[in-house]
Amino acid sequence: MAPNTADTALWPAPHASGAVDATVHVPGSKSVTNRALVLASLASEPGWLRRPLRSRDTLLMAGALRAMGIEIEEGVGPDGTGEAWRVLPTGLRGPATVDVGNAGTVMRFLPPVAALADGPVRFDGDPRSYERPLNGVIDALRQLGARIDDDGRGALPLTVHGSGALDGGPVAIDASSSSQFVSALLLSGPRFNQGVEVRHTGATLPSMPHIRMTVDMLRAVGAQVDTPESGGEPNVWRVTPGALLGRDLVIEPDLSNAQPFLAAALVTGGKVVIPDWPARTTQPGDRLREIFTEMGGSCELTEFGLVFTGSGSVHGIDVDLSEVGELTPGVAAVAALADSPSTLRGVAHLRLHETDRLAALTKEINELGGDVTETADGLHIRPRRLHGGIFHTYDDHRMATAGAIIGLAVEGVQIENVATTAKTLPDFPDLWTGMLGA
Ligand SMILES: O=C(O)C1=C[C@@H](OP(=O)(O)O)[C@@H](O)[C@H](O)C1
Ligand SMILES: C=C(OP(=O)(O)O)C(=O)O
Repeated sequence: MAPNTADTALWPAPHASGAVDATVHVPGSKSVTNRALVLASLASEPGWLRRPLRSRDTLLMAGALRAMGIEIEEGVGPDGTGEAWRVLPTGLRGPATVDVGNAGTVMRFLPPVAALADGPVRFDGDPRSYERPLNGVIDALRQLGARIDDDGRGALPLTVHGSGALDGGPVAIDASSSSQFVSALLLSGPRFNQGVEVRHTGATLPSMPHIRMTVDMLRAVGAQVDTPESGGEPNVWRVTPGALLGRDLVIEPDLSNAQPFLAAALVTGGKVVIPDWPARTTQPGDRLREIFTEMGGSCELTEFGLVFTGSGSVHGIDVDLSEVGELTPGVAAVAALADSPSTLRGVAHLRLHETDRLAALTKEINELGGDVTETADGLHIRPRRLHGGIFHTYDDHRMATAGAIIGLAVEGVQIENVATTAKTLPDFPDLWTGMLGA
């Protein structure tokens, strides 16, 4: 299946003529929207998602759930204001066909849901989806009693032969290549006959905030979850079987997608306000407050949202990004413009994201005159005077936004296929030019 965004069109990244000063309304979180869609589909009563993200990844998730028989109505919210989706859970059906695109959340979260359907569910996606690890989910579902046909590589394409129910119970997996393996099994766990006990056996586990997000959202719909943090064994999560409630959930803005706008304030010495920044959240993007402060900015959470101000100086950073890997491309872009070197660590698993992000960032920044080297688990970035040129994006939304950050400070940067930002932020070019024109 071809990616829907593979084009080579070039977008001249706007150069900032001065300090930005703007308020940017960032659309809803991909990770929260896709978890909310799955949980609402597994519930025993209808639910609402208010201010959901409408992007390629979330529309693929909604389309997949619809293919399995769930009704998702798009319209206004229960109080008549704002956009909302109403989810009407029904019996999960097969046969069905699911296009995962290149959405990690769709390819990992839905095979366990498909095991509960009453017929075969075929999963396929973009060429890159065939290369992204899925073995943790496939092996675990087999251990839990599911029948799956695949080509033996532990990846897409595959068919889950749903039989209407799954035994569930204890399972051991190595989730060092993606936290989404753990989240996937926990999300459907309440609907397995014996619930699920997931034991992670690998040496490392990335993206812990995303696992906490899964646990928090499960608890919010009435699931009982025991975690290492709630006094359980290290690396073991337990979900008790039980019915899930339909909720009326307001989706938070996507804080990882706030990154390029905060970066704009940092690299231009300007100010950007992000309304509705949550005071408490499991989103990894909340770590930007700390990371970009260390890199030279300052921020304050006010009644208007997060107010982030650049100082005019950008500093290098030595940081372990293992918990917040999806922030790496944006941090690397800022680091390439800093006044001192940076070391980004703990992100070896990014080689298996939308593209090999460590190789892509190294190549593209170096082709603009930079000095980046790959390490075993990250990047060394020594800032150099950069020049214009084409910034290739490899169908990776975060490569496109990273290139746009560099383009603010470097004249003549052209972003290949900026439309790839539609994976999680379809309005990016307009939001970006709006921010600069404000
Ligand atoms: O569960 C989620 O919503 C996500 C988990 C992380 O995946 P990995 O653990 O595979 O890095 C993150 O990078 C991805 O953008 C979203
Ligand atoms: C890694 C990412 O996405 P996915 O959900 O496809 O894993 C990302 O958005 O940075």
